[in-house]
Amino acid sequence: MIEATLCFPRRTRGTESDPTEEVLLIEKRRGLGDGWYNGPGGKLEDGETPRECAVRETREEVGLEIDPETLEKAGELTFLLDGERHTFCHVYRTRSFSGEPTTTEEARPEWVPVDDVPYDQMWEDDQFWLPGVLEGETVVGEFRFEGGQPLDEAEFVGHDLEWNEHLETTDT
Ligand SMILES: CNc1ncnc2c1ncn2[C@@H]1O[C@H](COP(=O)(O)OP(=O)(O)OP(=O)(O)O)[C@@H](O)[C@H]1O
Repeated sequence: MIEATLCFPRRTRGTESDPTEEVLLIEKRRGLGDGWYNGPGGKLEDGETPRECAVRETREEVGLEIDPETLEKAGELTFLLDGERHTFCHVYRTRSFSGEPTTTEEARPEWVPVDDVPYDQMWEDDQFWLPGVLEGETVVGEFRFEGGQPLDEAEFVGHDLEWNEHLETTDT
């Protein structure tokens, strides 16, 4: 089973009387989910904690520097492919980062209003869990895909969600 992370940097733009909440998404330019929008993220390397992975992937994919301590755990997602655990994904959010998002070989970053997230250009499961995560909730979810590898060509067939369960925060 693959262990992976997703990280959603957040900021507030606009004026005090008319603020706009934004999230940094990436348009993935290669690999799994190529051409779709997602948060920065990727697979854990040997010896790495999920938190360290989220920081590294965000740096590698869009050039933003995040202090691991500021990452807030927002979700744990299990993706099943043909009944077997394919990927376990740790989801984080943060409002604390430095640098400007930059396009890399892997990803093109884009600040998007949270009310305008392009769910029709994302993994099909995202529409079920990401809105709640962007509203500050925590989610534990299981998502079932069928049809064999690769995962991004399989069919999304069902899901179960639990909101605001306690998530372990010590290391992950
Ligand atoms: C099934 N439904 C899904 N819904 C939302 N997000 C999903 C997902 N399935 C995988 N993800 C995320 O997609 C990224 C893969 O990225 P990543 O490991 O970089 O894959 P890729 O094949 O490009 O690998 P390398 O770049 O070679 O490491 C990684 O963040 C992972 O959490």
